[in-house]
Amino acid sequence: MITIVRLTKKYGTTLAVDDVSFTAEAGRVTGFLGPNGAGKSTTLRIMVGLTRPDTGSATISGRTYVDLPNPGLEVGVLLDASAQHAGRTGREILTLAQQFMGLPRARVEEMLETVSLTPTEASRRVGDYSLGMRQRLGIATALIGDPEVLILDEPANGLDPAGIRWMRDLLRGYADRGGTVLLSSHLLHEIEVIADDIVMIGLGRIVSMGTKTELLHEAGTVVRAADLLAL
Ligand SMILES: Nc1ncnc2c1ncn2[C@@H]1O[C@H](COP(=O)(O)OP(=O)(O)OP(=O)(O)O)[C@@H](O)[C@H]1O
Repeated sequence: MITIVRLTKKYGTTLAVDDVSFTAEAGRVTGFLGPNGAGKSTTLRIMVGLTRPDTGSATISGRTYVDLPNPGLEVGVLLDASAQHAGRTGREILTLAQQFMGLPRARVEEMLETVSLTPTEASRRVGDYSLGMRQRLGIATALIGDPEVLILDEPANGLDPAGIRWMRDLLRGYADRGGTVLLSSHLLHEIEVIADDIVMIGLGRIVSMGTKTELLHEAGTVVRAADLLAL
């Protein structure tokens, strides 16, 4: 479970995150939806200790990310698939994660299989990967420690339609087995098809949130909020 309480972050005069509170529950996919510049990435970066909030707190299963002794075993994170080391091969990147987390070596090949990267692809430098292949590798790195929580920023970016379906099934299965999934996107359709709960953000503020069913039944709340956010 992820708990965000009254989070605020200002950059100069820009209020990137403005008094944001919500939870992402275990066993559910929570969609974090908002247009470019809404404050999604800043909120996710605060959750994983990369950005310090001005006020408020973000905890994962009751603890802040920096207090987790072996974070990869508790939370899988994919923020920017293109930020992976371009000079290393996919297998090397996964092997580093496996060693860092103290996992069995077999996890590397298991993960490559899970994300359908072939042995030949796994031996190529990440700099030569397509964006879709980087996303698959990023998802493999996020999943390798078998964490209970997944935080993913626009993971469908660069995936082809078959890849998008694959990812939806993967995240659905993960949540159905009790995992917490927080999925950020600026695409209403992407979130609508997979999320159980939706948190909508615009200009740093929560615009609407609830279960997908509730929001859809509330006389088109999602549609109205989406109009408001120009999604
Ligand atoms: N390091 C930074 N320095 C200054 N301003 C920043 C910084 N990071 C984010 N911002 C600003 O904060 C606001 C929120 O940005 P953020 O990246 O969190 O939005 P987002 O919803 O993730 O957008 P996108 O969908 O484009 O990734 C924007 O106005 C952005 O310009």
